[in-house]
Amino acid sequence: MTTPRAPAPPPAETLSLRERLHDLRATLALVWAASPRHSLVYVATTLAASALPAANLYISKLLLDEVARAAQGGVTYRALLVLLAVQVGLVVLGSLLSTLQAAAQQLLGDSLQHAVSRRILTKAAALSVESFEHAETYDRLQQAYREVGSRPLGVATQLVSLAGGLVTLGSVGALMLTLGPWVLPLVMLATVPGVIVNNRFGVEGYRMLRRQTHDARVQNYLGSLLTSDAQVKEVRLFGFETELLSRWRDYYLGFRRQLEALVRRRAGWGFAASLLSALLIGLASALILRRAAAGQVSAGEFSVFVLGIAQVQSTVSGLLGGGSAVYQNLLYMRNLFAFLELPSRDLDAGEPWQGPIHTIEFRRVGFRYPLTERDVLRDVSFTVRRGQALALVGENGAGKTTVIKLLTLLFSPTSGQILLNGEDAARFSPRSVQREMSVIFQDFGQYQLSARANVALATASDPAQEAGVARAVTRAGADFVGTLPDGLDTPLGRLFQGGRQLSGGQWQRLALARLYFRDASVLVFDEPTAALDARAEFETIQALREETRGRITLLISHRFSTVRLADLILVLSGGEVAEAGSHAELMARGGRYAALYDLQAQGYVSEAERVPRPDGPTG
Ligand SMILES: Nc1ncnc2c1ncn2[C@@H]1O[C@H](COP(=O)(O)OP(=O)(O)OP(=O)(O)O)[C@@H](O)[C@H]1O
Repeated sequence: MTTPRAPAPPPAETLSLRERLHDLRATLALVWAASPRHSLVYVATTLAASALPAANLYISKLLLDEVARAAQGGVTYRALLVLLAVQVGLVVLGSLLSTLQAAAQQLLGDSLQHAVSRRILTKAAALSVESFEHAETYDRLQQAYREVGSRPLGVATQLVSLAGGLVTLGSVGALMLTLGPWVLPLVMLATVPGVIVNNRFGVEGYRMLRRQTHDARVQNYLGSLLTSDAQVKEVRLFGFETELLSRWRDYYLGFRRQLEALVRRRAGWGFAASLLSALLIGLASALILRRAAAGQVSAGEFSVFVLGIAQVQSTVSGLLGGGSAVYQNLLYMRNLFAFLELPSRDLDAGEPWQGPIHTIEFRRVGFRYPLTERDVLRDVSFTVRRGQALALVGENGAGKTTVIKLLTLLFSPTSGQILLNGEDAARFSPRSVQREMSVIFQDFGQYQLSARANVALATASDPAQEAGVARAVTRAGADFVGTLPDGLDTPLGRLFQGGRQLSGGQWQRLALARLYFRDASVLVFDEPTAALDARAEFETIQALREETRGRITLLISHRFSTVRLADLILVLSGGEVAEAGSHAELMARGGRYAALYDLQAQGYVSEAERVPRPDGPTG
């Protein structure tokens, strides 16, 4: 099993202030664009609700002082009721605002999640096939997806809360200042240690998760091997479960150890911070009690102190914590932006290719996969013309599929040139060239969608394509779709309810139908008959012969019975062309091809010899 290898993602925490501000602006723009209306409602309700604590405190103070005065007989019941009514009104207003705020936040969060997921998927769709060769792309994709849910909304709501916190602190602080100049600063100071501890461990938690990204992906992969229908047979038969589970658990235990160390340190520092904060509050209380003992503080004013402490503490820690939460969320947002900033490949860039392809020429083409050290193709040259079939043969890993990836412009050659109708393919937009090519890859797609979608893909819902789909299905010998409960509309695969699973050969026939469906001038078959039975292979080869007229056909096969039909056969060995010619030429030459052909033919002969003849003894 290969486990994905990835360079560590760049440490986002080293970004400059300017870059942070850029990310902050970009995040807010993301939120605003997701739903301007809900953003506005959220901001307005949060700011309005932030002024309520001070108003409440002030009314409570008035009430208490009035009650104290009532004891001396100077206040009417009616006057007290008016104050009570104002207080009740404030409570009602508070709950109305918080209801509106919560609703706006929920809807905004939903719109945002949709908008960000869409951007991630749009980006993934625009990445080159080459990007998917890098494990780093997957790391970024996973990090980006993980942040979709909460981070952008987190940044926006925390920023608005910060503004609200300033409103609350300003108004409550003004009330508390009437108790003397030192009370407010002491109470504010008491919140600082806790916030510092939270901050520091928040950033450490982020770094820990970031370090774990790659291993978490490996762990996910190991888990997916236990839960995927594609692997279950092999996993069971080779008794791989225990090993998979134990490796999966080892990763978990590693993460757990890191988490425990972090939690222990955080708890220790957190406790120390709360002791310090209790000391400072105690000092502020002692000071105000001294004034109370001297008869300089009214009952109402004392209530402002007692209730104000909690308010100021939660507001200041909200402000400091909110600042650091914005900072941390921005770190996570960088992961999202880093993914969105990966270079896209514009498949439409370049001149549009028009008309059929008549000739393909590889001129001394060399290729090396990204991030690897070895050329997998060297000096590969050949020409194939309309009406001809070219077969690529060679041992596993010789470079046959790589030739196809270059020909179909999924990758660009590292050296040399590919010429189409004599013109450099690099000049043309890949998408326009790809329209002239129809390919069935060895690892062709098995789409867990309807049979029709498996054939027509993007145009499956276009009724005008009906006849084309039916023709392609017949041509590929995939008529078994007629026996499925809903015909072409039957969902395939095991993943979803009502899906019908097909055999390997049936899937391959559908993939062939997909190839025929596109009316292309170049047909590429990478192992087109690997999963087909003998009759199906025969029929496919017949169809292939018909299809090749007026087109260029490229064929990769390990079956020489198929290969021998090609006009030109290219024998690849270690990324180089070892031999080239027609079947007859190569056989006459008596080289590598002839040897391989004889080897396979011998296999058939000896097998035939082992099969009991019909007129032989029947036992
Ligand atoms: N994405 C990739 N990144 C790095 N190396 C790759 C990648 N794909 C293939 N290779 C390497 O390139 C070489 C050629 O692979 P290719 O798939 O073209 O061989 P092939 O001739 O089609 O083999 P097979 O008959 O097994 O299908 C192999 O050594 C393989 O390890």
